[in-house]
Amino acid sequence: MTETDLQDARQDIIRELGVAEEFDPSREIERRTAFLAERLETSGTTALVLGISGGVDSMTAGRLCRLAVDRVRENGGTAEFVAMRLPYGTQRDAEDADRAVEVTGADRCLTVDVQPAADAMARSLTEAGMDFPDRQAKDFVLGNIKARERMIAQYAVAGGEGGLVVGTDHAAEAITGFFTKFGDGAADVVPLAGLTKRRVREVAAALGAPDDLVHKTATADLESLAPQKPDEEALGVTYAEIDDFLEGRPVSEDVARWLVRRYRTTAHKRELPTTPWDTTG
Ligand SMILES: Nc1ncnc2c1ncn2[C@@H]1O[C@H](COP(=O)(O)OP(=O)(O)OC[C@H]2O[C@@H]([n+]3cccc(C(=O)O)c3)[C@H](O)[C@@H]2O)[C@@H](O)[C@H]1O
Ligand SMILES: Nc1ncnc2c1ncn2[C@@H]1O[C@H](COP(=O)(O)OP(=O)(O)OP(=O)(O)O)[C@@H](O)[C@H]1O
Ligand SMILES: [Mg+2]
Repeated sequence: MTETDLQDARQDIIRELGVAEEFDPSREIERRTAFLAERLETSGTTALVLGISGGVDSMTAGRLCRLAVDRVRENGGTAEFVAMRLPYGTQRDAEDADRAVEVTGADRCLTVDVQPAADAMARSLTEAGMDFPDRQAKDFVLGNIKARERMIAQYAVAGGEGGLVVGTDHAAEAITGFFTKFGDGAADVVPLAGLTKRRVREVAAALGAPDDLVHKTATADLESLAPQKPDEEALGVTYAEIDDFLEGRPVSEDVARWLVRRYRTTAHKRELPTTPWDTTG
């Protein structure tokens, strides 16, 4: 890839992921609250369902859910914000998750332990003869099962209550495909779309979230063999580098090339399943 191709690819990614040049937290809060309220009012649904992990993304999305539900009610409509705590057994940062639920101001919080279902699936796979190369590989796959069990729990509540599942994907995760396909990647509305990680944190701060949760180290926390592993360690790049790339700031050529490659290899995670009518370009 020539230097010009790299620059063109970067501009395409910024546009495709909807990363704005200008950023004003108050404007983003208003725009994203209006989006959620509008989706509730026009879809005939009456609840927003969101998993709260104790991380900054779900806390921020949760505050926006609260504001949107309040707006629908002010407009004379019916709506509720249902938070879900979805630990796998005992969650190490359970206290943060409880605080995050408080911060969001959810109307209700349902706690569902995903461990029994996730472990039962892993056991059934082994009994069926599914062979993993080593315990690390098995643990990684179990991590994605955990994320998909969370998806099942949230869709069960949305289905039972006539609600929409809220996803927390944003540009700094979308670019690397750092989410479980049809796990946390599955949602009906994605209010943080287009934001970089530092912008998510700025929105959280503007929404009045406590400092330690605003700046908490991001973790998918899916691997039992490496609990609370920071995303940056798993990815090998920092969120500051990803954000700089997306916001058009100076970034090393190595990082830029890696991100463009990664964006391309994970395209399938941001698209609908391919059909016989799709061309491969
Ligand atoms: N080219 C292609 N075209 C169409 N489909 C393709 C494909 N390549 C793989 N696939 C499919 O995609 C699957 C792989 O995707 P997937 O199952 O998602 O698995 P994968 O991308 O390998 O793993 C998910 C990654 O996201 C991270 N994650 C997950 C959840 C939350 C967070 C977080 O930040 O909190 C991070 C997690 O730590 C892990 O590194 C393959 O098994 C295959 O079914
Ligand atoms: N233990 C959990 N309980 C409830 N929901 C969870 C849990 N773990 C993950 N989720 C859901 O999956 C989403 C994706 O996880 P992710 O780690 O990207 O976001 P986060 O934890 O909110 O923030 P951060 O990326 O900073 O850790 C979360 O925002 C949340 O909605
Ligand atoms: Mg997290």
